[in-house]
Amino acid sequence: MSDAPAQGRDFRFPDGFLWGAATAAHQIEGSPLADGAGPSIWTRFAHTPGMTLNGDTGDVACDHYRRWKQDVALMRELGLKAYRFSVSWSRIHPEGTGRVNQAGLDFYSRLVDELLENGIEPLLTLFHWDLPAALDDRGGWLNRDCADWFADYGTTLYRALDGRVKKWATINEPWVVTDGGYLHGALAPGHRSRYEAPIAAHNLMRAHGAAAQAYRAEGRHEMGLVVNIEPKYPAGDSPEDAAAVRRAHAYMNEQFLHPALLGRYPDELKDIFGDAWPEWPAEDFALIRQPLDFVGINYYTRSVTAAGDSYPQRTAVVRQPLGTYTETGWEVFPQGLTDLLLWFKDTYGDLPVYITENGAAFFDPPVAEGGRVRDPLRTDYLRKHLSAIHDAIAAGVDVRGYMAWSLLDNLEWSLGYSKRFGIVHVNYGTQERTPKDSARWYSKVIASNGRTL
Ligand SMILES: OC[C@@H]1[C@@H](O)[C@H](O)[C@@H](O)c2[nH]c(CCc3ccccc3)c[n+]21
Repeated sequence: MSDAPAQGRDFRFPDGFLWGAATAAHQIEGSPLADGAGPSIWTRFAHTPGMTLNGDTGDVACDHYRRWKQDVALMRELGLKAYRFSVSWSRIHPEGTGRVNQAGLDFYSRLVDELLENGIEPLLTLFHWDLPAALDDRGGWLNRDCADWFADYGTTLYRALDGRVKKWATINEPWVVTDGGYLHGALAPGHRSRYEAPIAAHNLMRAHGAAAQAYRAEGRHEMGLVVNIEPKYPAGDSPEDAAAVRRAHAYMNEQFLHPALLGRYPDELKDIFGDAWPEWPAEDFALIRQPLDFVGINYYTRSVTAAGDSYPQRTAVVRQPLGTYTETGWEVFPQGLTDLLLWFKDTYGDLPVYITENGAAFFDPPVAEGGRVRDPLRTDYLRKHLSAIHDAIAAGVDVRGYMAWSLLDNLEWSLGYSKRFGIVHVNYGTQERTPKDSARWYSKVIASNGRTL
């Protein structure tokens, strides 16, 4: 059990385990239109009144676009072995396709070189939600041409960076993009359509396949997909709760991994979407199901699930009276990560896994005299989830690395700057970075390859 006391247990992780931290372009870079970059849907969305908390935008964020060198120095100081980041598509192709903006390419090329010079391995995500606005104007993920747009964008980056970047991922969390951006509208591009969501989801996976296929023509290293998945546990022992768990599990956990790894959708989706579920062209599944070198799993919480009125999966998440919850309302449940990793191995086989995101937003105290930020809840959260991963590895799951979310406090999408996930505190007024106690603790864990957990 991952909550068990650590006394006497050897928490050593496998040799070469990749210890790092993660960010995403729109959440940390700022300067969204600098040096020839085009706007993304998030620049457009955040500047639309009412779309984000307090009207917060990514215009400045953590100013990483200008402070990237000091941030790499900070990663080095913390002893990170790897850094997961995303590229802003519209810095590379301001119109989404065609013309390449060399200044945008140069920014990421310099970042990658700086990482390598500091002994930090880059893990590059092609798409972390910030679609070029020019492509959204042409239908975005609803336009089947998106597969070609995305493959062309990937090819631009493969040719420029492959070899220096050896671990690539196509898409971060297609589930959030479609459920948030096309169904419920809380995220860019803010659509609310039960008919658009499955189309966007399917096209995202076609684009994933096209970009992965293009990588095999250009690249010589590793390509993966990053998904957010969470275990669904029945609230009670009724048949209705069991059916609700099956729907919730299919809708979040299988909707994208099944087509990517098995070449088919889970049967429940037709029931879940009803008349909004199209008949898909059979040839699409050959495109979607491309050989992958790893899957990135973003884990935060579990859902105790009952039948309910959520759309489209008709479930409800049942709050646990004795549970511990983060500032984003997510239950802290490390055992769920062990259970999830065992399910992944059992369902999809021995494909290598990276935990590409895991972390929590807690209400952190201000920076104290002497530059300390006491965040014991975050350290406890990270420790217990690393222990849960260690349990899964001991049970035979091939987990290759862990990227804490996030390196820096940053822009939490529609929630603006109200939630702090960083192991490093950011003063948004001064842009001063202050490693929190959790970062100091994590440095020791990395240096001991987990032994000091
Ligand atoms: O919410 C914390 C992080 C985001 O800052 C990352 O950009 C994103 O990759 C990410 N995914 C998840 C889990 C899925 C989720 C995202 C947003 C809202 C609800 C669930 C949590 N997070």
